[in-house]
Amino acid sequence: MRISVPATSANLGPGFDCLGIALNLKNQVIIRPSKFHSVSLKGEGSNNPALKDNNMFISIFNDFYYNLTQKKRHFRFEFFNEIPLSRGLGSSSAVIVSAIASAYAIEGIKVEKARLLNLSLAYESHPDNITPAVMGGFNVASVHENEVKFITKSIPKTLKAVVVIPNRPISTTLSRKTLPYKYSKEDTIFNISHSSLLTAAFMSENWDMLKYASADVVHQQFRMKHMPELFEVQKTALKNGALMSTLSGSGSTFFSIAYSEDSQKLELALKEKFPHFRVMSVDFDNNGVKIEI
Ligand SMILES: Nc1ncnc2c1ncn2[C@@H]1O[C@H](COP(=O)(O)OP(=O)(O)OP(=O)(O)O)[C@@H](O)[C@H]1O
Ligand SMILES: N[C@@H](CCO)C(=O)O
Repeated sequence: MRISVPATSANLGPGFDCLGIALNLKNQVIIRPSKFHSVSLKGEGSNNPALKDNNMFISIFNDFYYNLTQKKRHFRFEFFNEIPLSRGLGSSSAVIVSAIASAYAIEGIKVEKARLLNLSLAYESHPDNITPAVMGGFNVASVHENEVKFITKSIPKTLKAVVVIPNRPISTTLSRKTLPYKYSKEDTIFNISHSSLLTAAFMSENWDMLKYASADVVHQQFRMKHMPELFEVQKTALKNGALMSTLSGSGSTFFSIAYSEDSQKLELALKEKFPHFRVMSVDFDNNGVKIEI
């Protein structure tokens, strides 16, 4: 059985913990029953010993598999990872979603995407990465009475993402601790109105509105001040054709959207100015998690 799951960029500026989008940058895993437990890793994280000895995918998979079957079996796991770890591209959500989906799929049990999403919520309490990881596309997601309520919109081929990935990892848990405990009424209104405008811009494909609607005052400035070069990344992106440019999730990646015909120019400008960072143009993903038996 093979399963693939996309990277995701959460928040999109003002939509803290509720907006997210899927990227065509994927983790894949092939799982086969085997006489012994074994793991092979290629790509991102392959030189990280923790991913061989204490892998979050395997522990979530084993828990779900045991709960479903009451059996303990051995498997061979072959991981091919494209999503960088702890860079704000939803690596943990990708692991959670694909581990749960695999435990069901390997037993031939069908699980609806909405159910998979709600099972994933137990491992990541904010739904802005797990929803696009499951569904693909742009997503607005809220937790209402312990259930994720969401709306998905496909992204057309006329748009591309350009990501700038610094070599410094940022843990989401630690990064959330740097945020203020309380916000003023003005800042709260600013973010609610911008997040609503941004959602409407995606839904109506009013791409020229993204630049204004993607402004945020609740999290980016507090996180970016620990890596001030990111302010320069944002300025350079907006000067070179980005329709919007925001911190991806909790960072450290910076995420921009451009018309496809402008994305190469944007990628080159960012590569030239930030040669020490990884810069890539990536298509959007409109499928979400995919399983092949
Ligand atoms: N391919 C992987 N295999 C196993 N565990 C992984 C993998 N990718 C990420 N993880 C786990 O997820 C942790 C990173 O989660 P974290 O929430 O800090 O970052 P992120 O999900 O990449 O960022 P964000 O939520 O801001 O998009 C890693 O420390 C590791 O424990
Ligand atoms: N909304 C989350 C995304 C990262 O998982 C945050 O900004 O902390």
